[in-house]
Amino acid sequence: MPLLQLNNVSRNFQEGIPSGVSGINLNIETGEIVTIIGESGSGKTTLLKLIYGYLIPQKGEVLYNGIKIKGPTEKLIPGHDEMKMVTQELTLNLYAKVFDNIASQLSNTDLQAKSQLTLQTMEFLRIDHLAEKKIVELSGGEQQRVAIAKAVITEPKVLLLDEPFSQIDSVLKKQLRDDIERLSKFLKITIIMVSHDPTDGLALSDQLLIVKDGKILRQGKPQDLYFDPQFAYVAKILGRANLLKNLSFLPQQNITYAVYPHQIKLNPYQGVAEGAVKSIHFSGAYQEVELVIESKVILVHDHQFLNLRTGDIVYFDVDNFQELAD
Ligand SMILES: Nc1ncnc2c1ncn2[C@@H]1O[C@H](COP(=O)(O)OP(=O)(O)OP(=O)(O)O)[C@@H](O)[C@H]1O
Repeated sequence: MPLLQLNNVSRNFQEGIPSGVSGINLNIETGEIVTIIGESGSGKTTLLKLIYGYLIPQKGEVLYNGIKIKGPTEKLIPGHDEMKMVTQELTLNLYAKVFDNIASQLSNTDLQAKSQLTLQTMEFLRIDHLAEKKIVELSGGEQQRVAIAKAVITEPKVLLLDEPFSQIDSVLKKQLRDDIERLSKFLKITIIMVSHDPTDGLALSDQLLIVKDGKILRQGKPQDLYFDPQFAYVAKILGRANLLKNLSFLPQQNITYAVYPHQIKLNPYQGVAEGAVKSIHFSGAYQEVELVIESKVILVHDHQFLNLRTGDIVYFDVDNFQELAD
């Protein structure tokens, strides 16, 4: 039996106007890392809240280990006892020390054990050096990890993270990704998170859910969805894909293809077709080149750093065309 099961779950906020989520069917296994990706307002947070028991479905049911999850009115403290949710509004005591924020989750029956577990948890999340600092003195990324430490010290089975990467820079992002992987691997915590940035989900997840207008449009392994997006929305959200139709170099006309920017290879001398360089922007590992091809602007990631100028004509080849359903 899956750890979590959502059977035809719907939750609408305004009668007659689509909002929230509808018709969600989903299974999550113990220890999985699941990332929910979608545009703003697509229903990601609503889905997390339904899993946690902060919201109750109007239709369908959410089961944890086969047992229906209680809604907020059925419990003294809303939220499932074996889950913890870290929201974007981190509920930390800003003027208390890191150690005390985390330790506050444990009872005072055994003070030595409380202190030891707090230390262990801080070490696990690599924030033990911050123990004596107040929360106000920390960066956004450090605060995020304190909030996660505070959530996991009580050993939840499921950790729900709403946009854990939103406030942090790329170095801290890498650390947080590692932490999330270690929580899943060593503590066997099932992790369900919401992310705007697909790279986090692609890198970390066993299962990706792509939500649109309150429905799951695609779900599956990151590689499967990336290389077979099926829908323009999925291709766009996972890799800023070019959506191409009715261009002379495409395999067939009247079909929309998704081509990711790194799948177009520029060549000064030969290729399947040519385009005019509209813009060039340095982007670290590659340069982003906009090419005008038969009046359509296409984004290319040029890893060869060709010496291009605006207005140049350049040839290109395409590695792969993914045919889309819409
Ligand atoms: N309590 C509420 N009352 C009324 N409408 C709501 C409520 N909560 C969510 N909604 C609506 O439901 C839809 C989905 O909201 P939700 O917060 O789940 O989206 P999201 O994908 O998490 O968005 P974001 O990425 O902007 O946080 C939105 O249209 C939102 O306005």
